[in-house]
This record gives sequence, structure tokens and C-alpha cells, in this order.
Amino acid sequence: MTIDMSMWTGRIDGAEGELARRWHQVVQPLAAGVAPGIAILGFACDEGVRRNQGRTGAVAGPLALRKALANLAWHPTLPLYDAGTVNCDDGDLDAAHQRLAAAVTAIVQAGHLPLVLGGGHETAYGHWLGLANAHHGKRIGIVNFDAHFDLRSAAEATSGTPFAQIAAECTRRGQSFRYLCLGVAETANTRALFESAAKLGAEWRLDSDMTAWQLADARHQLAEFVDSVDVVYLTIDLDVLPAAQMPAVSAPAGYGVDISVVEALVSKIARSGKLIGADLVEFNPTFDQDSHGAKAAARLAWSITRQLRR
Ligand SMILES: N=CN[C@@H](CCC(=O)O)C(=O)O
Ligand SMILES: [Mn+2]
Ligand SMILES: [Mn+2]
Repeated sequence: MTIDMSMWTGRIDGAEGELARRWHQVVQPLAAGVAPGIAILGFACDEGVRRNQGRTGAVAGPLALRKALANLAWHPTLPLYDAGTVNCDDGDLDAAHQRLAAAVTAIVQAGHLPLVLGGGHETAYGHWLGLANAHHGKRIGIVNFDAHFDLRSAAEATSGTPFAQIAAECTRRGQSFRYLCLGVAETANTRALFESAAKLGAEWRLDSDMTAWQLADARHQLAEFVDSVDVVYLTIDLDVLPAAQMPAVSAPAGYGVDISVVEALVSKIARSGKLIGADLVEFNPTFDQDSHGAKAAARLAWSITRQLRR
């Protein structure tokens, strides 16, 4: 895969040298043998959202998110790499999932942490597959910040099915399915989806229980979940944020979880030492307003990298 670095441009604060660096001055194309770091990997895909009857445009997410990350101030953290983008431009989502999984596995085996930029939430299936293949025998806990369970059962993979697919694959592999969904909106999930979640042993927290004054309870629930697993896969569906903070998604939230609460919890996961992979999905620049959504998404990605302990 050739790695296009042309979008990594931005302001240059000349005088202060090392101390004045931004992401675009730090990110390197991923190469063999480099020091362990964070590897940014795109999954340019509209197919999941299209099949799920959503508003397409997430295919442009990886490029738009990289551009939003490029100008952020860099504070010392692990080395940052760009690992390129896996495309799904022929409608064959199953094949694209396999390519994404292989790229993720290779990143992990080279000692890096994948930070995957979707794509719709179908991204989660390929990402998880790659992590699971690289972490044999480990109990993986999935923490999903999302207004939706994404536990739909359907004849084919969509952006609404990834965690049902993962649950089925866990059963096939004789592993337990450990899934915590934070920010679930009762208005956006039918009773059938709540029943599916309960049957699969999923845990969740409603959006209305994730206000700033309930942060301690949310932290406690998250800590218990993280303690109960070996490693954590973090997936952030940006539609968990209120529509005013995140207009740039297929299904904006009328209520949503404030970015300060999401950031506090995401940072806790990053500090846990158990994080093995993270993604931001559903970003659709077509519906952004003056890059507000891109800036919110970039802030969350930045927070993960800033707090990461490995
Ligand atoms: N990624 C998943 N999305 C939601 C979409 C809901 C909607 O379009 O309103 C789901 O399938 O539940
Ligand atoms: Mn989702
Ligand atoms: Mn969602």
C-alpha cells in the first residue's frame, strides 16, 4: 500500500522549534522496524451505511479526519504513524473487512496501536477481527460509545450489524462476547434491539444516564467492565455526541452525550493500559458545519493518544 501523506499540512510555528510542533510535523509514514507507536489507518467505506439505509458520505471520513488532526498541537506521546487507507470501492464489504483485518493484525504484530478512522460502523467488524486474530486467547472487551446497539441481524453485513457479527464469531471461536455500549438512546433502538442486547449478555448505559453529574457512576460502570476483561477495543460512533456538537453523521442525535463526558471516559480507557485498538466511525463530512464535527472528532482522537499508557 502506498501511503499518501499530502493531507498532513498545517500551520508552522517557526520560532519555538521542537516545542512548537503540530501533528502534521510529527506523523511519519508507517515503515518496517520503527519504534512502537500509534498507527492511523483509514477505512474508506460507504457500503455499510448504504446497506443500512443511511446517508452516505462516510467514505470521505478518513481524509477529512486526517485533515482535522493535522493542525492539532503535538504533546509528547507515542510516535505517530500513518498506515494508509483500506478502500471499499467495489461494494464487496466482506472482502474489504478481510483487508482491514489483515492491516490491523499487521499493525499490532509490529508493536503498534491501531487508530482506525472509518467509514461507517461496519468498520468495527474488520477492526475487531484483526485485533482478535492478533490477540489469541485474550478476553477482549468491546467498549462502544454509540446512540445505537448495532446488533441488528441481517442477511448481509451493514453499519447496523457489526456487534451481532462479532457475537456470532465469538460463539464460533468458543469465546465469550463482552460488550459495553455507552450512550444508548431509547428513542433510536427498538425493544427488539434491547432484547437482543440482553440475550447476548451485553451491558449498556442510556444517554440520559450519562450527563456530567452522573459521570462518577458511568466511570464506575466502565471500570468494572475494564477490570473484567484482559484487553479493550474502543470504538466511538460519533453519533453518540449531540447533533449540535456532531452534525456530521448519518443519524445525528437529538439528545446525545456531551463531548466532555465522552472525553473523560475515553481518557480513562486510554490510561488503563489495556487498550489494544481504537476507532472513530460514522464521520460524514458532507453534513458538517464549518468543520465543527471534524474538530470534535479530532479532539477525541487527540485525547486517546494524549492519555495512552502501554
Ligand atoms: N450504524 C448504525 N446505525 C443506526 C442507524 C439508525 C438510523 O439511521 O436512524 C442503526 O442501525 O440503528
Ligand atoms: Mn454505531
Ligand atoms: Mn450510532
